[in-house]
Amino acid sequence: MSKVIRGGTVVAADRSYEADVLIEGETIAAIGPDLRGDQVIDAEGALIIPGGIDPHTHFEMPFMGTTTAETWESGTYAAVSGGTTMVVDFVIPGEDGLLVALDQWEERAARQACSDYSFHVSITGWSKTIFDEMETVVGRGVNTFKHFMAYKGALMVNDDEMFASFQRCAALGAIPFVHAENGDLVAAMQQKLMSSGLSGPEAHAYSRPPDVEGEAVNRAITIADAAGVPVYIVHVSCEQAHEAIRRAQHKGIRVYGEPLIQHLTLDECEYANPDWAHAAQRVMSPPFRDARHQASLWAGLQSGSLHTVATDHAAFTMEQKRLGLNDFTRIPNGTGGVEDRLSVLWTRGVETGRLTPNEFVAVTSTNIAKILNIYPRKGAIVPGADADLVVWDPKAGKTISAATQKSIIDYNVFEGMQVSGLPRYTLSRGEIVWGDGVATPRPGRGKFVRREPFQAVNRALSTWKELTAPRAVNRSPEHMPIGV
Ligand SMILES: NC(=O)NCCC(=O)O
Ligand SMILES: [Zn+2]
Ligand SMILES: [Zn+2]
Repeated sequence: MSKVIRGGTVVAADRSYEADVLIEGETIAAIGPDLRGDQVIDAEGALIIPGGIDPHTHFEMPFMGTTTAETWESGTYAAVSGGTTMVVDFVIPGEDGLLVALDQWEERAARQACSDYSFHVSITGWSKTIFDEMETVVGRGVNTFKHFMAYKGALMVNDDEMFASFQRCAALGAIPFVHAENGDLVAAMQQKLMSSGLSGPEAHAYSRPPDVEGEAVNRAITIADAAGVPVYIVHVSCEQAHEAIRRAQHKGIRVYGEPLIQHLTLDECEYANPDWAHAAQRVMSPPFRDARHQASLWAGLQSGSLHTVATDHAAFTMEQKRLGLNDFTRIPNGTGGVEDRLSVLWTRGVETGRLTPNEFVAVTSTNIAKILNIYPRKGAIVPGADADLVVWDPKAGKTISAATQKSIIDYNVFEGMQVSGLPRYTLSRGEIVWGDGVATPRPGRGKFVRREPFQAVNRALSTWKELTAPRAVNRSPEHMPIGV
């Protein structure tokens, strides 16, 4: 049965135009005026945009002595209700290595996911086994590896481990992702704050100031450049980090930057809230910053030095947050956002004139698809692409509330925010999974999206690095000192 989305304005990353969209099966069949289909989906007064892709989620992730409460089912259900049709989640290996962990993530996702999905695999140490397993991971359709420069004693890797892994990424045509904060400094400052009696969530922000992030971003970029590989910096939260990215880009270094919707719209005053629960719910790393840093992030999205807007959805319940009641270093780090990313970005970005609708599409979908090497199957409205589409109603609005959200946690960091711009319909590979305020996705319907290595930027950079590699000078004997 075919479907036609009728009467809307197609908004792509490069232009907007009035057209109907015809869907046959799981893909887009045609785009143009007056198309006919078996089922008509009304887009009158609305925009037709590519489904959102959230490149940064953590569903059912073991972390800081507990596990994120958001399941693959509840998380992807929340995602589609907010217009996101694909998530990319981080596999965190335990002692059994990368492949066992990837199997676990695949099993959970295949059983529960309502949206399509992919993975990044984390590198949390270095060994011959990891070196070998990385090739198998790439062969299984995962072309990104995550490195944590923070979380000392847990996930953190040091510089030589990162350099080894980045070189392996270069050889395999993969892209390293980096959580950039100086983990040694953070650990030392946490202890100093605790021993001076600062044990509440406000101390979390003091323990991770912007320079600690900026230094690590600069270091990660330096290591990536030496290894000859593009690098993607997750959750860029401050001017110092953005500045390091801009500076590198101006030197021709291939670096991508990802701000989060939380850092763009929520600020550090949240940690001063007299209610411990309110402040602890907002503990995430890096922490929220002030208006000056937020302005820098918005400017980066406008100018193109920052590329994507993600959520880092790592949702813990209030009961889990209470693990750090007397010690802020034990508050599980993470917040939610996968459900509200598009609406909040539309309201604070497009409605304010900071972003055009086309830039909105670029940073929530198209740019991500290009970086992950799945464009134009995802992130584009063209014939042959997956029919991951959102009928976006810019006039529809709501007040965000934990009481009505799909996420299973018991609070929402955007609580009380009035947003305009909501999905009227969300289609995932041609199936209506959200319509007229009702979500109907079947858990397990989501599919794994394979991502091939050696995207164009990897290839170009390898060519350049090969051309400019150090070379020995072959000297004839008459130019050598006598006796050599
Ligand atoms: N961001 C955060 O606080 N928690 C999730 C893990 C991570 O991405 O660092
Ligand atoms: Zn992180
Ligand atoms: Zn994360």
